[in-house]
Amino acid sequence: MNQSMNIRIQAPSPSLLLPRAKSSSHWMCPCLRVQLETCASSNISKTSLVARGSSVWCKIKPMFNESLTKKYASQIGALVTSRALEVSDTPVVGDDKIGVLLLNLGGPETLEDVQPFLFNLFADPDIIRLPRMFRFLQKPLAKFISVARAPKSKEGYASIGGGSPLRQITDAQAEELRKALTEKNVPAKVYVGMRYWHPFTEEAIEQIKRDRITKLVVLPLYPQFSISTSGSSLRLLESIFREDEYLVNMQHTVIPSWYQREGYIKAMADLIEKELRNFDRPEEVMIFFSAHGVPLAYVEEAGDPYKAEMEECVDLIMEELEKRRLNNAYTLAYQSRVGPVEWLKPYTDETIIELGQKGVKSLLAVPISFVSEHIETLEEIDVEYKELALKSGVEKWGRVPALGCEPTFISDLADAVIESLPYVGAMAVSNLEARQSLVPLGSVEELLAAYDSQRRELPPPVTVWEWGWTKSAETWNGRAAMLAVLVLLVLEVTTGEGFLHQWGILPLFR
Ligand SMILES: C=CC1=C(C)c2cc3[nH]c(cc4nc(cc5[nH]c(cc1n2)c(C)c5CCC(=O)O)C(CCC(=O)O)=C4C)c(C)c3C=C
Ligand SMILES: [Fe+2]
Repeated sequence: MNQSMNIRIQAPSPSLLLPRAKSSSHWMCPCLRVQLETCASSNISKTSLVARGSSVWCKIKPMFNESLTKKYASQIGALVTSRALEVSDTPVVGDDKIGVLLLNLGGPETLEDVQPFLFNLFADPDIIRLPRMFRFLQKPLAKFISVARAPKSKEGYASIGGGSPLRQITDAQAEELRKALTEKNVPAKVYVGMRYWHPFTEEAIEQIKRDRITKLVVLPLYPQFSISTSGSSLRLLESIFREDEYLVNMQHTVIPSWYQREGYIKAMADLIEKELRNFDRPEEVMIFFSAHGVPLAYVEEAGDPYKAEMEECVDLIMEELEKRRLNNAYTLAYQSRVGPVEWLKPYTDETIIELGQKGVKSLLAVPISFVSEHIETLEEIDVEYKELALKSGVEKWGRVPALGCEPTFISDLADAVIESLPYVGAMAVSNLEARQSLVPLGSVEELLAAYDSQRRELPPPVTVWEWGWTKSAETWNGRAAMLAVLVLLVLEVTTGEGFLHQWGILPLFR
């Protein structure tokens, strides 16, 4: 055991906290950055800086002088509170039963699964947030949208073999991660918990309880954090934890995102480097990072760090490629928007057209927000965007495969888990205590408090009708009318009869 010390530095203002700094693995306060980086050269581990609300936590090596930190902090008007903490250098195994819970989206395995899968997705308030007074309509609305969207989605899934490959790939990643952990002398059970399809998070949690796991590392399989993905899964987990005595007392930690990890960046750079070699003139290829989009309001109104993390991730990959003397031009765009609200820009389709018009002849698409092949790589990128690029004047098109079970990547995930283990032991034993305790990586609850704590109402990414859900429609009359239309629509969808069916207007979406 090593007597390390965690200190908490209170930033002068919460607004001074930015999403992750380039060199650290956690959020940090820009005003502290210079000072902490100075300290980091010898005393503070950069990878153990973490911000909560207006605080920055840092783990300090034993020889570090706490009063010096206080001095640095006072120079910039920050407050330091400190508390000693036992942090083990070696992973906690011993009598403990270690579990790793991989969180992912889930996908329909057959065409029959498509509509109920879409229902689960749209019933999630982190995907569609209705105004408070309409929350009771979440499920009928989800039913309506899922039924309306299902035929188009089914076509997509049919074209990639009749279902999503996500479960198979995630299971394989879990197994490889388990092996990698065993090879690194950390025997652990690895579980898969999907948000919208089997195996559901609830099923994974039941298994975790049956296996009497005592320490759990929660690892969302999304490199970058978004309220709509990792955030949604963590919120579900929080509600499950809160209601269960066993889980409340089980120590856990969360690795909220890991896009900046060296192993992940290197694995991505390896794949890009390899794929570039398939072009006749690799140096002329433009590297086209295509990330799954989110509605702009998530970033601008709810503080989703997704865009900032994505941009930083792309910078890090490009820096790694430059180190390998690959100085290709590159761009980042966002794909897969649903409905007419504004999503993160630039949009992938519009960017492809523009690049074609500008005379770009070779494009290498790099899916960046997800680590498995799925409908949006296999259908949207490989078929739709390729066709669009060729039509727009691009002559050579390539696509980097998703990471899947790449050994460098899996080994890095195993390292991330191992590095987080000492902090699981440092967690408090109940949610109440956890709130006051040191949480170097983050408990589910603390992480949810860091982002989107108010869970503000957001414009739904899908519209039910053209004129609805706008600010101007937020009048009692408008709401009443919208409600009436909605009831009609719900009746129409649930019974399969009504004016929209008679006029052949359904399905409505995309
Ligand atoms: C980082 C990745 C993802 C973000 C962010 C995300 C946000 C988001 N997605 C929708 C709506 C849909 N997503 C669908 C499928 C889907 N989404 C992701 C990833 C992210 N989504 C993946 C990997 C998949 C595919 C799963 C699979 O089956 O292989 C779908 C269903 C497919 C379709 O009908 O097109 C919808 C709908 C919203 C609204 C949203 C943010 C608010
Ligand atoms: Fe999605």
